[in-house]
Amino acid sequence: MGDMQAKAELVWDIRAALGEGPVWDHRTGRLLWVDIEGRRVHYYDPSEAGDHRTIQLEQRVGAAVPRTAGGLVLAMQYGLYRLDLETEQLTKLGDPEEGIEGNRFNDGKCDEAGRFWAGTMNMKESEPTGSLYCLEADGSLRRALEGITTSNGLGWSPDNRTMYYIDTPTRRVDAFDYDGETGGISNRRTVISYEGEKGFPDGMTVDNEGMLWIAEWGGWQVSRWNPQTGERIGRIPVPAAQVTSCAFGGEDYSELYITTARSWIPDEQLAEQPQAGGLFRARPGVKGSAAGFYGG
Ligand SMILES: O=C(O)[C@H](O)[C@@H](O)[C@H](O)[C@H](O)CO
Ligand SMILES: [Zn+2]
Repeated sequence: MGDMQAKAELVWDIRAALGEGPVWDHRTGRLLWVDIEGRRVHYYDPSEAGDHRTIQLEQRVGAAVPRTAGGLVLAMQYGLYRLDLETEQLTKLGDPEEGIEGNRFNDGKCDEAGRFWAGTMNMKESEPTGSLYCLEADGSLRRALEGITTSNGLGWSPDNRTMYYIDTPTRRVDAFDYDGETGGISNRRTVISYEGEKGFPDGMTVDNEGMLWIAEWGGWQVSRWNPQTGERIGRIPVPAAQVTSCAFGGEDYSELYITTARSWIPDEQLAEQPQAGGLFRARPGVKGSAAGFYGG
């Protein structure tokens, strides 16, 4: 990173209620992301054509990931679904939390091997009734962690041997040893603490140098951290308080796309952040790499 501070510019003034889950789809050259409370899946087209697309759904959608075989997999309020992008038809894959009132799926991401990791949260964010699940490429689903309040950011080190994870109210980023063969996680430890920070850690991505980019809910920024030392080493200010997630995209993965939320901001405070809920983009001076797609 040079001395010049990267700036987040608004690329889509869409005023999402709760923008989240950006993932670069290199097959279409578009950014896939969701509006959880707006119950929408969005495709942002950065080309001159600006051929964006929005799919309206009937339930909250916490995360959307492309499938290698085409279409998407969605982690929604009432379970995991496949979405056919031509017909916009949903096919239910399962709901590990059938009968658990008040929970919904939140952030999710695929690993290199095509597993889809997605977690749940208590919509009041008051009880640790959530879990982190792993949907294997063969369609089997397992619970990997329980006792989670707000399952959020996920990421893997460039060597795929460490998985990073955020349960937002803990104000920590934890790491696990990651077994890429089996998807097994072990040896949980805390690598970053947000104690004393203004924002709460939300979504996250990992750059090619192994540093973490963390979106800060209530923090007006995305910040870059070294998970080896636990230190913050950079930041990109965002003109919206509730910064929810970020992902590298663009042809060479040199752009950082940033999602934000507009909900829960009192009207009189919206004047200070008229772009809240927008999709932003910055050039942080470091690159990321291709996201995993669901392999099943
Ligand atoms: O963006 C998300 O992942 C959640 O859905 C949000 O609700 C916030 O993270 C949460 O409110 C912060 O505590
Ligand atoms: Zn989130």
